[in-house]
Amino acid sequence: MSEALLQELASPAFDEARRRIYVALDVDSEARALEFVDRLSPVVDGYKVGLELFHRAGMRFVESLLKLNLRVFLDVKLHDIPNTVAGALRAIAQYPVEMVNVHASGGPRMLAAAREAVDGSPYRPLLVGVTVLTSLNDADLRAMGLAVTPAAWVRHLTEQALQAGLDGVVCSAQELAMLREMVPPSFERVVPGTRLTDDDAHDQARVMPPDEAIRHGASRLVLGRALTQAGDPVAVLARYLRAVKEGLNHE
Ligand SMILES: O=c1ccn([C@@H]2O[C@H](COP(=O)(O)O)[C@@H](O)[C@H]2O)c(=O)[nH]1
Repeated sequence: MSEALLQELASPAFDEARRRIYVALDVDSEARALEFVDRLSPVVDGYKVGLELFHRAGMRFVESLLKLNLRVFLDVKLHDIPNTVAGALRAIAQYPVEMVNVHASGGPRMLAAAREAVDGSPYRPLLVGVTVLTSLNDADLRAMGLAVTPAAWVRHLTEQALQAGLDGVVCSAQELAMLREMVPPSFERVVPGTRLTDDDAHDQARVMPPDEAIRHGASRLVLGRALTQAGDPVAVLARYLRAVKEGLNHE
């Protein structure tokens, strides 16, 4: 990895592009996650702790990222009855994580309870609702008994998230143009499943390149396996950051 490349990516020219990114630490051990953070943290300070790492290393690991002054998106996708979700969020919001999420399909009362729990906590992380998982396509929704397209379901769940006062949603880039008409500019639009054109989509169904996602209104992107499975993650990160920067020029 070249020192010049690191310096370029850490320069002010990339400040906004870096701020728009969370790196998903989907790895199978705390040691691997820390090793990865160590490699990328000269450039990126936003990390997503998802279900795999959270179930291995828990809040102790989240605390270790916070102690390094890193921004944490705790992607635990809470989906339960209102009382249980509220209790979990009160526990999470004892820590200064930047963002946490619930499933927007948990229903209006669950979303309202989530909002109230976060508002009454010492730290008030951004609370976002997962709409339709980016791995799902039309056929999946039909198989789940939902006679709607992913875009229509994203619209409906976003309306519920707005009504409950959530700070944003998680959606695919394919719904961003529609959301722009519906939500205020400050409403977070968090987008996983972006891929550069020659990258493997893995199990993601609704994908788009990062520059286009930013152009269509993504406020944050989540980058996972493109980096965690790369031989040279800094080189891949450079390609993604350049694409994000390009997208920002046409936002
Ligand atoms: O709809 C969703 C919600 C969350 N995710 C999470 O984002 C990353 C994406 O990882 P990639 O390896 O870049 O595909 C992963 O942690 C998911 O749990 C999502 O993909 N889609």
